[in-house]
Amino acid sequence: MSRTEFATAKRIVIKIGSSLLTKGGRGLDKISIAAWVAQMSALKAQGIDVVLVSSGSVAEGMSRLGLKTRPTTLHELQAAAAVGQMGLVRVFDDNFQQHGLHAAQVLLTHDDLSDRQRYLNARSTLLTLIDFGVIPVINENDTVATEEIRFGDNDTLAALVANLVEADLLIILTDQQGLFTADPSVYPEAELISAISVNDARLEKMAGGSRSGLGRGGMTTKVRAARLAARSGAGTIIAAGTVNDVINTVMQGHELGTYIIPDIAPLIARKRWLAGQLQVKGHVVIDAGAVNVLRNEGKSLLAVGVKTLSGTFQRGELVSCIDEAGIEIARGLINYDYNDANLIIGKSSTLFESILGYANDEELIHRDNMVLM
Ligand SMILES: Nc1ncnc2c1ncn2[C@@H]1O[C@H](COP(=O)(O)OP(=O)(O)O)[C@@H](O)[C@H]1O
Ligand SMILES: N[C@@H](CCC(=O)OP(=O)(O)O)C(=O)O
Repeated sequence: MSRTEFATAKRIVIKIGSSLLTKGGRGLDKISIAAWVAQMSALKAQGIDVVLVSSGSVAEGMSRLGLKTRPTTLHELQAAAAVGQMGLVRVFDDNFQQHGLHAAQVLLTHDDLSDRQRYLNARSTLLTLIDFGVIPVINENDTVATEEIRFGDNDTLAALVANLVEADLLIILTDQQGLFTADPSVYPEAELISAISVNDARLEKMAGGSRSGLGRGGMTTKVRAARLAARSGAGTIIAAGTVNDVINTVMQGHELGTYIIPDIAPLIARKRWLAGQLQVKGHVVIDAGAVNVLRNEGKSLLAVGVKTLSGTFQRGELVSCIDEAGIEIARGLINYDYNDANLIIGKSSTLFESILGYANDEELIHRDNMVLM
């Protein structure tokens, strides 16, 4: 989709960052929020489905509790998030109601999306809300999310939501004009990138972390989000939420912010779910022959092509397949737990039964459960 085709989008995901929503931590920016909601409501009126991913629960909670710096302990963060989320929900509900629309609060943890059944449930609920004409307002469930089950940042969450609802476009509103050649708050001479391919290797080098003390990932997670979103064909716009009429301006195809072009082949739904898995439980180092058949012949990974293993994984968990230079080739759900896999690597599947006393599957990772990176 080129910028001029954005106007034909059927469904979009909009993500708004903490610093923007809370005037740099000074409390909810009700004037800007009213303006963004008015623009989203106008899109709805044109028949475009809108899903909102809103950050800001911790930042708003800090402001309400009078905390000057972001808490460092998990329980303080969780408590601040619980307080702040009340403010977010209220302001969005009030504003959408003024446009005759209903909003719905959806709080997710990564755990909800890593289990295939719960993923499909979350998807059905979101699609039902959209069918009802409701605007889902999504955030991470910070009050219960611990390190193991969290997305960690809402850019990633927004991209996975874009995958889930098969959005045409992900718009990330932040406190910068877009992606610059380097962090402009450190390098004032950095230049704004207007458009760039999601495949461009310069992306990682240009994107840095967050410095505001309010946001989580900076541009690093926005670039990663663009990669994830591209897997379901969605392009990503990163733009300044402070620009007047920003959402409409983007949707009308004007040159604003950075457009990260999704020029990769989209994955089928199940593989997209796999690609969105964030918690890798182990690594398998594969030999050159295995790299070749995985990459070029569309085959499954056999134990015979594996040199070493690391991690602590159970059968069915996600492992990363890396080559001998450490480059990630694929990810997939492994058919044997760590102890058993360790006994069969380098061996032909005809020997599994005599080594293990049973043989589950011929493949260590079946092609259907694998995604190339
Ligand atoms: N190459 C870059 N271009 C623009 N901003 C960058 C870049 N690298 C790092 N950043 C930082 O990313 C920040 C935006 O990310 P973040 O603070 O996480 O915001 P949000 O709360 O909107 O997610 C900017 O304020 C900036 O300091
Ligand atoms: N779930 C957290 C958001 C964390 C986060 O990613 O923030 P941001 O980088 O501002 O999008 C919150 O609501 O505070």
